[in-house]
Amino acid sequence: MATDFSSIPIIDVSALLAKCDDPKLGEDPAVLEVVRQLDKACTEAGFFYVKGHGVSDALLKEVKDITRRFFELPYEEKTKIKMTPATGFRGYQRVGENITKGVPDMHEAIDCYREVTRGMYGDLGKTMEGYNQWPQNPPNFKVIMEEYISICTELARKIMRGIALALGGSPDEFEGHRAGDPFWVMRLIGYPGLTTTNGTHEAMENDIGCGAHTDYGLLTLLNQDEDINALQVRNLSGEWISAPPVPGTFVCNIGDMLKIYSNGLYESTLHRVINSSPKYRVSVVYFYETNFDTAVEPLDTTKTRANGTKKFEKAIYGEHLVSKVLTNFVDD
Ligand SMILES: N=C(N)NCCCC[C@H](N)C(=O)O
Ligand SMILES: O=C(O)CCC(=O)C(=O)O
Ligand SMILES: [Fe+2]
Repeated sequence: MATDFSSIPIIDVSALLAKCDDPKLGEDPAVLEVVRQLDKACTEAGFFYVKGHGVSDALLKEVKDITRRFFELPYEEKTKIKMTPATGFRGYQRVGENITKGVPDMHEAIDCYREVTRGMYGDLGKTMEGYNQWPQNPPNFKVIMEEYISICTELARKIMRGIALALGGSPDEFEGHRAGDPFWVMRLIGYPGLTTTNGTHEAMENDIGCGAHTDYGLLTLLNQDEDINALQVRNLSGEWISAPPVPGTFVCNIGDMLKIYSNGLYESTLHRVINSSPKYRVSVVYFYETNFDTAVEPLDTTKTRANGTKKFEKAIYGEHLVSKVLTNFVDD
């Protein structure tokens, strides 16, 4: 449950990562300190910055750089990897093609999802069947992004072990049938800056880069441009709190499935993007999800913390994702 937070904490996760697969993880004082900070941040804001994550600054920068170079290409080039239902909604979407609560978002993006082969999840997976569409240009795009995805998957798995402890469970709570075979989503996003006419700033059709929404899965790792303040997070009173760039960190936030697992102790907090700078903004967003076909319901430990009441009904992650994907795009 969110509170009236006014800033977003920074958590150094290095102690957690160092001991992550140690069976005595939950007894180490330095790890428990990280766990305490995770629990506080997840309870109060649903958002936190992560440092001490071990991902090199060079890689964080490179994925944003090649994303920016792709978006600089002419439209005809970008649309060669156009997102369509036939590719399981993977690929390029132009500015205004993604909609949030019915309003076009002022961003362009490449959407990527873990591969789903034909018949893999029966009818549940049909919408998402397909392979990622990687551009030929810039060269090495696929190789770099696939390396980044595997590093993010590993990092998110480890942070989730800390969050499992924070929820009073065993570190393995999100392994196995819950998220031992995690689905993932990656969005490479570009937000045009305000254009200048006669020395005055002028918005495009609207100025919302991405409308207020929650993320769908477990944990999001956001790698945002270093010099533009555009991401905003909503607190309990409805104020929008800035999540400014903090170089070398990820912004992490909780998704809808973790809200359910935590029985509402943790919130999937509303957030939005407004790029009111004149500069083009890039973000590379990795979403760590549950197993595609898993049924998500509050963990027993969290029911106890909520006096035995279960606040959410079962949800199938894949159904939740598909319902979002099918309503996220304008028809053209
Ligand atoms: N996979 C994730 N979480 N994507 C977040 C995109 C949020 C905007 C989308 N149009 C929406 O309304 O959800
Ligand atoms: O670009 C950002 O800072 C956030 C994007 C976001 O919230 C999303 O894609 O879910
Ligand atoms: Fe988001």
